Amino acid sequence: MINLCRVEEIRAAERAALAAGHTEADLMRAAGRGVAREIERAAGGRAGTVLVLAGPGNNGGDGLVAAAALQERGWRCLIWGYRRTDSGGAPIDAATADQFVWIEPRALAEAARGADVIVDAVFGIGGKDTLPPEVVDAFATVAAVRRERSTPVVALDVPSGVDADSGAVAEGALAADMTVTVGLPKIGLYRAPALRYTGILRLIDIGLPAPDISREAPQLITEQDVRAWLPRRHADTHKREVGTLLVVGGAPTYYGAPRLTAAAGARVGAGLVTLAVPRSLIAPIATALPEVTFLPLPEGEIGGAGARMARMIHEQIDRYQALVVGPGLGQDSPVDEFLNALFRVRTVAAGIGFGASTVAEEAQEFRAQAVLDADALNWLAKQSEWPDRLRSAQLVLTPHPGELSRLLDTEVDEIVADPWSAAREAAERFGQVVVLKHGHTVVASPDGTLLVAPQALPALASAGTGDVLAGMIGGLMAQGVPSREAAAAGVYLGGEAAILAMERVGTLGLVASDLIDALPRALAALYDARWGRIGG
Ligand SMILES: NC(=O)C1=CN([C@@H]2O[C@H](COP(=O)(O)OP(=O)(O)OC[C@H]3O[C@@H](n4cnc5c(N)ncnc54)[C@H](O)[C@@H]3O)[C@@H](O)[C@H]2O)[C@@H](O)CC1
Ligand SMILES: [K+]
Repeated sequence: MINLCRVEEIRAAERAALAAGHTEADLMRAAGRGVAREIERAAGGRAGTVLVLAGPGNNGGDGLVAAAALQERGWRCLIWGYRRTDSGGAPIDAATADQFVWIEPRALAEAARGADVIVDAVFGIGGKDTLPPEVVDAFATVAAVRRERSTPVVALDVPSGVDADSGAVAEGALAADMTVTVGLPKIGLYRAPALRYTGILRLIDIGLPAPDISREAPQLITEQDVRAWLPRRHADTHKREVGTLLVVGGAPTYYGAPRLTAAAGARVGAGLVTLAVPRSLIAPIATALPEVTFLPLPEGEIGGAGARMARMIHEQIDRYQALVVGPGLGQDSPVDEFLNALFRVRTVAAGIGFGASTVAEEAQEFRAQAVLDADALNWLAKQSEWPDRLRSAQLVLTPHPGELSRLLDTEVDEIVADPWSAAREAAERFGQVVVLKHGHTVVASPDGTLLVAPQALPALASAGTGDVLAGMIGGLMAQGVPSREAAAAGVYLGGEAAILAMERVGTLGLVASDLIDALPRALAALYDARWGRIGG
C-alpha cells in the first residue's frame, strides 16, 4: 500500500529527493521517460504523431521530455505551448528539440486531427483553481477532436485544472483517457469530480521517497500488495485444502447472479465451490457451470421453507471455509425467514447418543466467514442490533451507495457526497469490513484503515459485476486470505479484469461474464508472472 498524498507531502518528497542528491533534471527525465513508456505501451508499440500541450512549469517540462523520448523512438512531435515558446528548462538535447514542430493557436485543430495521441502537460500540481482563457480554448478544440475521432488524451501527472488535494475541477478542464501520475499518487485524483477526468490511472516511479503508511491516510491498493496477498499452494495439496466456498443465493427469477458468483469464486482459485440454490435452478446453472457442486434447497413458496433451508446450510457449514450470501436471493418473506434462521441462531443437535430419544437444539452464534451482498444486505438493513449479534462472524459487506444508505439509515446523497467517510463510519459502527462500490471502490476496516481501488471504471456499471466481485472476495477468503486483504484483492482483480476485457469488448459492451473470462489473465499476470518470463 501507499498513502494517497497531498500536494505538500509530494513537495516534501521532492525536496527530500533533491537533498539526497537527485537533481531536478534527473526527476524530470525520469518522469518524462516514464510517461513516454506508458504512451508507447498504450499505442501498442507503434510510433505515430503526438501532440503535446505544454505549460510553462515543470509539468510542461515533463511533457517535452516525454516528447523527446517518443521522438527518439520514431514519433513525430507537435508542440503547442502556453506561455512557452521553446523547451527551455527541460533536459533535452538541442538536436532533438530542433525537430519539434511548434503549433500556432489557429493551427491547433488541424494538428489535433492529425495526432494519434494528445498529451495534456499544461499544469500539474502547481495549477490554480481557474484555467486561463487561452488554455480553455485549446482544450475545447482538443475535446471536439477527441469526440469526433476518439483520439486518446493522456494527462501528465494530473489533468490540468484538477486540484490534486480536493479533487475540484476548474471550468474547461480536459477529460483524459489515461492519467500518468508521476512519483506519488495524488489524493485529489481519486475523489469526485476529478475521477471523471482522469481515465485509467497509471503511477510511475521516479524514486521519490513515499511517506510512512499511516492509518489516517487513505491507501492505494497496489499490484505488489495483491501479489503478496494471493494464496500460495503447496504442490501436494488437494481441492478441499485450497478453499471451499459455499454460495447461498438464487431465486426462480435470478439464477444468473449466483452463477456469476460461483464462477468467480472458482476462477479466483477456490478448490471447491458449492451452490446452495432452490432445486429448480440447478439444471440451468449446471449446464453452464460443470465445475460446481450443488446443495439443493427447497423452493421458496413452500411454507416454512426458510427455516428448513437454514438448517440444511447449518448442517453443511463446517465443510466450507467461507460463504457468500445474497446474490439473487430476492426479498420476499421466505427469504427473510431463511436469513433470520441462518444468522440469528445456529441450531446444533445436542444429546445425540446411542439410545438417546430426544434431540435438543442449542442456539449458537454465527461464526463463519461470509461475504454479504445484495439481498442479504437489504435483509440486514431491516434488523436491529445486528452488529452485536454477528460480532463473532467475520463479514465482508459489499454495498453500493443505496444499500449502504439503508444500512446506515441515511440519504444516498450524503454517502455519494463523502463516500470515504461513510465507508469508514460503517466499518467502525458494524465492526466488519465494508466494501463501498462507488467511484474508486474502497475497503474500510474497523481498525480505521481505508484501502482505495486504483481505478474507477465506468464499464463496471453493468448488472452482475457486483455478483462477480462477491465471488472473488469469497473465493479468496475460502483460500485463507484475511477478509480485508481478500476484499482489496478482489477489488483490484475486478478492475484489472475489466481493463483486459475492455480491450476486447470496450466500455459499453462489457458484461459481467466478460470479467470472469478475463480474470484468469489478470491473475496469471500477478501469480504466474514467472511463466510469462520463462516463456518469453
Ligand atoms: N519539482 C519537481 O522536482 C518535480 C516536478 N514534477 C512535475 O512538475 C509538476 C509541478 O510543476 P510546477 O511546480 O512547475 O507547476 P506546474 O507545472 O503545475 O505549473 C506551474 C506554472 O504554471 C502557472 N500556472 C498554474 N496554473 C495556472 C493557471 N490556472 N493560470 C495561469 N498560470 C498558471 C504557475 O504560476 C506556474 O508558473 C508536477 O505536476 C509534475 O508534473 C514531477 O516530474 C516530479 C518532480
Ligand atoms: K497536466
